[in-house]
Amino acid sequence: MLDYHFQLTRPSLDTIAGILAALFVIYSVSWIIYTRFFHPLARYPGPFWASVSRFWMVSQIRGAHADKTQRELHAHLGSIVRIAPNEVAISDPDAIKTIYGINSGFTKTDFYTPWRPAWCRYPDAFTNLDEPLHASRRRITNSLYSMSSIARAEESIDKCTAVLLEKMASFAEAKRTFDMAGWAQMYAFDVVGQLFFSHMFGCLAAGHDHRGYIRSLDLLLPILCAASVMPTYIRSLFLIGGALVQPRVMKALTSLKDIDEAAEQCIAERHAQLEQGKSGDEKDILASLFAVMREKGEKVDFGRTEVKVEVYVALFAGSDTTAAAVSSVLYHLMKSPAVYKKLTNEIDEATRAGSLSSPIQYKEAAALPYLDACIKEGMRLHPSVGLTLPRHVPAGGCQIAGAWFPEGTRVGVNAAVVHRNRDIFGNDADNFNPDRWFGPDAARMDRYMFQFGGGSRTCIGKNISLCEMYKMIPELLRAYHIELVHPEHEWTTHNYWFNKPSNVETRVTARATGT
Ligand code: HEM
Repeated sequence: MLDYHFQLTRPSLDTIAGILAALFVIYSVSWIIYTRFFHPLARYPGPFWASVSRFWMVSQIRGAHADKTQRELHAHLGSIVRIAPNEVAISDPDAIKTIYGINSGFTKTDFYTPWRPAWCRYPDAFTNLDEPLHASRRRITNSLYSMSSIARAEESIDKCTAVLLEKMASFAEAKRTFDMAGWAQMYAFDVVGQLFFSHMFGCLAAGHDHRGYIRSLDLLLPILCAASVMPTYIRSLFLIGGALVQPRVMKALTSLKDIDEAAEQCIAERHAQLEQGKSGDEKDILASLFAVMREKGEKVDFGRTEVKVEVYVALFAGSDTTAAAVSSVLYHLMKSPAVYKKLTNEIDEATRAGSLSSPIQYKEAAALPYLDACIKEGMRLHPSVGLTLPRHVPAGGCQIAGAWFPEGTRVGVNAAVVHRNRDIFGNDADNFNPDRWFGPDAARMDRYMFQFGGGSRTCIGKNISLCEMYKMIPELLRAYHIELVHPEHEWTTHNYWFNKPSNVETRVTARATGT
């Protein structure tokens, strides 16, 4: 009898599955009704799927063109677009000051945490979400990245440029074409090596991704970036589960280890030397980092792990970014022969007048107004970071772009959108036109340039990259004529946070004049 009763009440597997499915449907419908009609962001336009799930953003990362999609969305829907249930992208240029200005109170979201190395004791500058902690940690090494410190390292940049120019000579002689974007990245990686460790990584000399760092980053970025825009609770499952079933994810995680080991390798040797009491003659950034550790390490808790974090971040953030900026300038110059001519005239005249030495010094190059305009214009049209930099609205809420956002809302501005604003940059904002920087609005336009982020979270490596660009670009154009093999083709870009160009197939010929 008892058995009979039990059989009557025990639900079958089908029934359980049915109940779970019904609960899932009820939850999903309720969630959609809430996000569409009752959520504080419900009134803002955006794609339907973005308003109900963060997986819309994941699909954008997968597509690798979120910059283009965001520009189109803002063009059709206005200055505030909902890009996730709890997140909006804002294209109003004045939002830059409100969100990213010093003491704005806005804080980084957990978008950044997947990028943090698991072994660090303090979060690195990029992924630190705690503003006071970030300020106190950044103060420890900030001066090493000042323009005066970097300018002292000009010789390192010159060494890399010399190797690059040798390669160009061999390409010119052999009439060999090459992908300028790929060479810009090898150059940027070798500069990080020379500046930080007094030796290049060997990419330029070998003519390929010698140690596999570039491939590691290429494998890693799409996966990390997708994890960053996912709901927090699903990220570990995506990374661990993904690694088990998806070879791409496994390869990406292995690459993370490669970058980690590269950072370790770079400092191990120098640390051992220092342990043995050999002070070393190197005047590189690694030497300065160890000097910080020696002089005030105990006081500010800055040890070997913190030195390694700085190196790790430079390996991660220093090459794709700079290479994208250099590639953009050179690509757009090659696409615009009249601009190219005007720039080479400026470089040649300055050389003849004796105001550009050999190798070109940063200060000399920065004084060339047309070069300055071309570099700005390259970074305006194609900022190296191509997504919104997401922040939480601080306690008490905030008015942005004429709308009120409650505390905790995620908001962000994308340089790739703001830099095309016609009210600021003119009706030809989509075109490469360095002459715009000589008009009466130049100072105003400058205030809205956002390629290095803003406020207390402005890029720490900005001066390294600027120094590289202002020195290398005129040096290259003074010695060689470069042109696109297929000027009618567009380049290819892939936006996984770093918006990386490729397919800039280039031909080079030695110049008879200018030097
Ligand atoms: C043209 C080259 C570069 C561009 C366009 C660029 C762009 C950016 C942007 C937009 C941010 C702000 C991110 C945010 O607020 O979410 C940033 C931050 C950062 N960048 Fe760069 N970057 C470049 C080169 C470098 C280099 C060479 C390094 C290292 C050697 C570097 C290291 C960092 C670090 C550590 C941060 C975080 C700063 C902080 O929050 O305190 N970057 N960069």
